[in-house]
Amino acid sequence: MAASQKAISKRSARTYIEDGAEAQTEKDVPEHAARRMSANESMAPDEASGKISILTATSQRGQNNQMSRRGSVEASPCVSAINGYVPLDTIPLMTLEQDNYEGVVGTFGSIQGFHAFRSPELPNDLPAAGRPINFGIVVPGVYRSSFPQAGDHEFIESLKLKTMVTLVQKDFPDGYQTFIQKNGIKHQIFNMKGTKKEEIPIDTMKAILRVVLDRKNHPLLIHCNHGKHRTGCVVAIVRMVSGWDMGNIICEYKNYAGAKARDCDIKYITGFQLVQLSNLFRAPDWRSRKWNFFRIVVVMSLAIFIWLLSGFTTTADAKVGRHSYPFRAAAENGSNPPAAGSH
Ligand SMILES: O=P(O)(O)O[C@H]1[C@@H](OP(=O)(O)O)[C@H](OP(=O)(O)O)[C@@H](OP(=O)(O)OP(=O)(O)O)[C@H](OP(=O)(O)O)[C@H]1OP(=O)(O)O
Repeated sequence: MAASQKAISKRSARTYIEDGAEAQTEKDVPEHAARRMSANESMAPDEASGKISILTATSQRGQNNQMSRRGSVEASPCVSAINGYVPLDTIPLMTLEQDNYEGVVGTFGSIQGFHAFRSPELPNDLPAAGRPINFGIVVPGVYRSSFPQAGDHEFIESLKLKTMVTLVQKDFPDGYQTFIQKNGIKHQIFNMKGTKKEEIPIDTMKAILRVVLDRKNHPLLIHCNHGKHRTGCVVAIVRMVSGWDMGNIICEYKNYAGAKARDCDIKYITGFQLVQLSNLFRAPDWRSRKWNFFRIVVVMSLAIFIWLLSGFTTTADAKVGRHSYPFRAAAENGSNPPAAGSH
């Protein structure tokens, strides 16, 4: 890779190119895929021909109905991100409404976060320079990047963030927290290990999604150290929630992770079951919880009472059996009771 190209990759996510990913340059994008698409269209790989075709909302929904996990991840052409940047007009919008989603994954109907991605405003006026390394747009209002550095602050200010989602607990770079406070940004830190050490625990993933999918928190930036693994896995699950095809999800992950793509992350993403997220947004029903608690207390008290009673009766019977029976039997038979101490 030429030195100048590397320098570009450091500062601009739009032209981000990792070693080993040089093939994904603009010229490799088929002409018909490069045209602007309407809101209900998206790009999808044709597995047979390897070409990219444009799907309408309906046709891709049909594809997702099959929860397509087929197709070699390796063989899928990368269509969801070009040079590490996700073009706004290629974001599949077909699953933005919950109604559309039901039936795709029936058990997932209780999640109410899909409207979160219906932000109509497109940030066309984002400055091209000064972006954090590995910066990208997940959807309008949701961004991803590596750990923002001091030189990135001006650009990040232009995003007018409400929320910063930090997927790593570490000493923050100089000025980071001051920057966050100065801009009135809500800072959500999720302390998690690197994904090669431990996959993201489901409770952590759910807590992250509650923040990321909630439109009230947008605009929002998700970042970790390098914007590859932790961020890549989180964005992948967001894509899964949105109904993206698995091939595209993995392509996007790889586009950002580049040569550092991890098998464990791909295994995590491909093995992730959406059913694990059911009830993600369901508020706790305290009335039914109280009632359940009351029922448990009553049943347990009853059980303890019966247990105590049976223990008491057994003990009492034993006592009566040992000490009274011979006397009672003697009385019944008309014989002399046994002498004291004969038992
Ligand atoms: O080379 P390796 O496989 O040993 O990985 C190194 C480091 O590679 P490098 O030294 O070549 O830069 C990784 O950076 P990249 O692969 O993203 O470039 C880094 O990933 P990271 O920053 O967390 O990734 P994000 O989640 O922020 O995207 C990883 O941290 P852990 O994930 O916490 O294990 C480090 O492991 P270790 O030293 O054991 O802590």
